[in-house]
Amino acid sequence: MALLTPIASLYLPRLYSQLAAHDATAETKSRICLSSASSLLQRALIYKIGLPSDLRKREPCNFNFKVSASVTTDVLTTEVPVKSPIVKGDTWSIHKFGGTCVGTAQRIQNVANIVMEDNSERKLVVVSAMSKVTDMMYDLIEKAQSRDDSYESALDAVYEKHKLTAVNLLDGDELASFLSILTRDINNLKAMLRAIYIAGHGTESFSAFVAGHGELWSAQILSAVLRKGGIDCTWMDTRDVLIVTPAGSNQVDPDYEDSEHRLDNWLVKNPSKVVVATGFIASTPQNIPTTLKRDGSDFSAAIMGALFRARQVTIWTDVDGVYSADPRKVSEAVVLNTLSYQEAWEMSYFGANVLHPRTIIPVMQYDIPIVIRNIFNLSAPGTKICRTPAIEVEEKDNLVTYVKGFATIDNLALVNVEGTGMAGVPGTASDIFGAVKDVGANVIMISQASSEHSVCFAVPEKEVKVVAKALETRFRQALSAGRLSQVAVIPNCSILAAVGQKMASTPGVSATLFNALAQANINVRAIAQGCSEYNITVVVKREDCVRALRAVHSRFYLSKTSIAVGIIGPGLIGATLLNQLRDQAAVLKEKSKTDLRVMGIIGSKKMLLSDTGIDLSKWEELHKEKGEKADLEKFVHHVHKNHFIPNAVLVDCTSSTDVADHYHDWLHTGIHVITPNKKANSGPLDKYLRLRALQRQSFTHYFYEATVGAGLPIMHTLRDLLQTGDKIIKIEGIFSGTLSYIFNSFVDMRSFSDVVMEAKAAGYTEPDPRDDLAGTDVARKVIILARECGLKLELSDIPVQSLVPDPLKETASVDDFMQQLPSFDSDIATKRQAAEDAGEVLRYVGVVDVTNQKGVVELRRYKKQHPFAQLSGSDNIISFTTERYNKQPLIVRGPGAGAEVTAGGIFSDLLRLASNLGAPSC
Ligand SMILES: NC(=O)C1=CN([C@@H]2O[C@H](COP(=O)(O)OP(=O)(O)OC[C@H]3O[C@@H](n4cnc5c(N)ncnc54)[C@H](OP(=O)(O)O)[C@@H]3O)[C@@H](O)[C@H]2O)C=CC1
Ligand SMILES: N[C@@H](CC=O)C(=O)O
Ligand code: NA
Repeated sequence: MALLTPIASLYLPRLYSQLAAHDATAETKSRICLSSASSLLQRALIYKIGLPSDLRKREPCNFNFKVSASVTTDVLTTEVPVKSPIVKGDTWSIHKFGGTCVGTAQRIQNVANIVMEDNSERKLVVVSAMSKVTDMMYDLIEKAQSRDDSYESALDAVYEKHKLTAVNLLDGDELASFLSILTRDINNLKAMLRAIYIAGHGTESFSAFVAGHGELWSAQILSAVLRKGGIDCTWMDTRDVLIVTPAGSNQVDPDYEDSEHRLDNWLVKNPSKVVVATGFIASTPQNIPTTLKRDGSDFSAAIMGALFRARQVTIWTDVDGVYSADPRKVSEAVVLNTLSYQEAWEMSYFGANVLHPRTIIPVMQYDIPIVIRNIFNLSAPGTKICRTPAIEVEEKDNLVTYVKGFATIDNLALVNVEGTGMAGVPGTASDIFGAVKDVGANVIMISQASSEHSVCFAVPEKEVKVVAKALETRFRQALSAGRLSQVAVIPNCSILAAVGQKMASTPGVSATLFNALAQANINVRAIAQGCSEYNITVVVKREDCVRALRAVHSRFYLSKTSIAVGIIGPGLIGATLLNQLRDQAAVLKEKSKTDLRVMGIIGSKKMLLSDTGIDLSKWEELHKEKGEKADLEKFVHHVHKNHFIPNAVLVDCTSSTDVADHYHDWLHTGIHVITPNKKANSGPLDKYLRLRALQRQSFTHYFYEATVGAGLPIMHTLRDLLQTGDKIIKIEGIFSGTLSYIFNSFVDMRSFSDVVMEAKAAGYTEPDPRDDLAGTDVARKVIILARECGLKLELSDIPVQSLVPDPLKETASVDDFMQQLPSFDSDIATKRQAAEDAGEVLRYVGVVDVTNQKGVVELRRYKKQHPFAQLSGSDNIISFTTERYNKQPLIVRGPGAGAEVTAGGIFSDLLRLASNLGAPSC
């Protein structure tokens, strides 16, 4: 029998029965041939010697072979009849209902309805004990063993619970019959527990016998309810059928051959089309009651599925199916439609709410699908676990097809054994893991660089101390001789595993995974990829684990590219941005799978925080009415850490230097920064250089398109020129929307102060319009562009011609300034008139002279035909003279100030960030 495969062995009992039915003898059996059996099956039969005597009896058990069997013996030359009243095969559908599904009378009725609605020809329903009953039963044994006589009242409670349930569901003979069985069982249990109480000890099989009563009662109640509903139904005590042998630590192995034989006999005697079977319990080959241990009822259902060659096994539970990640950690995790058997057991290993791997093995060998469904949400189709679902042709290029889900294990530590004396020394790994084994620690993953200088592995945190000690002892000599440099422990680690069909062998999957981790600024401590192709495992810091999970989950499109957005400064530009986000959010989600979620808004006095995202349709009133006292540190922490989105961006819409001073720290902690605020890039050169260096070396993004030309693509254009290798010679233009507007409108009889007022009202000016008139704003833009070109200039290096009249330079407030400005109208009017008289216009320009490494900001006169004289409104015009654009400069022109265009520029930076973080291009 050693050569029997599980598949072959499953066929044998049927053959024996057939032979028995025809009185075959041991000698004749050696001449058996099966006309269409597989070679495996034939081999199995040839090696089987003799007929077990108990099978020799004539029994009316003719079976329907999956392969049609023809037997030739001395006594039998005709085809074995294969008609049978009991059919096994795909007419059977198996359902399994756990304890919560049958927890109350109402739920048992609900289960009965579900069973009745399944229109399969034959059904086997595996049930657990009513919820909490198994615990109550084990508690009875505990109490009796410790001579606590309250076991009696606890047993009464068990009786009452089942009696009450039965009374609620049954009546007449069914009720009377169940109650008499229940009373008999309870009396037997009382006697048995009394014996345990006296002895102060109960054996394991005693415990199994007592504990299994919950299933016996729930199966009998449910089958009676089904009969009451007019269904032809019997119940099965699976201890009569299911035979298992102990297989080490808290596990059992089913004996398929014996179980199948017993099942066949059972079915002959119980020909009902619906059978309710007890989950969890079984017998040993010696017919002693036992249990299937952890997840026992799921296992029962899977074994039954295999024994019946069922069409499908449905496991009813209280979740919609298997999720792509733990929904408590990734709120946007999705229920997976399908999983292969291998994917399911990889996921379950990593603690996902999937079946235990051993539940999958029995059904896997017959390709029987398992469907996980939610009993409380019948509209959810659930997750089907089956043979590798075929990859749709059009989906082949989509990496999501290869990655199904992500799971994590916390509370781990890494152990790193390192030293030059390890390379090329056979037995080092064996010594290391021998030491680990000796202290009974469980190694969860292993990684060794091919240079052989270090071996690193993960163990549960609680075991790491003893592991490290054992290694230090084992390698004491190597450590003191310097052949090993260290046994290092890296505590507080977590494992993140990506699971999916053939992902490891598909180009691009691991790149995408690691890219997503890098984008979220997560450091990977160790990596392992099994050859199974189903799993890539990384070790990260525990505090990063949930963020890592969210980052990879969102990167693989299982959910949207989500970014937590914090808006600092809901003034003119910030408010306009918020309104644009409000209007565009749905389109972005739909079209580019991008979810820009505003988690906080902070002004100088108040802030509004949300854990799920602020309702932008009423952000203003919420900020005003529900806002708390502004606290920038708390705000930043909230946006970055305090929720379920992996990436965070702060959008600084202030003009504050204090706020800009934080950018370095924010980038350093992995927070992206987007801003129209010019202070950081035009502030002290050393700070600026530090900031840009950090930006370049980290995966954290810093975008500031709106700092020059508002929404016009100035920074973008300049960066493209530089990155493609062009050399900038000069950038010059009208960089101030305010001053452009002023000089475009300062015509005829209009006064200078009036047009300044208009520019302010139109939202073109800086919060303080003196920044525009003094040329500071333009000088900042010149500096920003100059530094982008590599010039190391300070703001003070730029000569600036100010338009603020000297006496007003020290004016305290913006209002005072605006009030006093009209008294100086005549000075500038005189300059304008002089230009006019020469057929020229006044234009306020900035120049970055890259060749000569300098910049200037001044009021110049241009001929009326000059392009700078053709502008209108708040137009900016910027001309790039480069090596490539030499004869004709590259010109960007358009409105360069104003709320909508500026907010639009910031918004486009946000989308650029999203696409850098993995959002698809549209
Ligand atoms: N207007 C335009 O066309 C363009 C503007 N920009 C830039 O956009 C930025 C915003 O301009 P704008 O909207 O007009 O300015 P506003 O004065 O209208 O708004 C500034 C906002 O910042 C808030 N704020 C100021 N200091 C702080 C602080 N320390 N912490 C938190 N919030 C603070 C203010 O809050 P509170 O009201 O509570 O004080 C206010 O909400 C500026 O940097 C400007 O240079 C760039 C390109 C074009
Ligand atoms: N005040 C600025 C706004 C943009 O930076 C301008 O007028 O250009
Ligand atoms: Na711009």
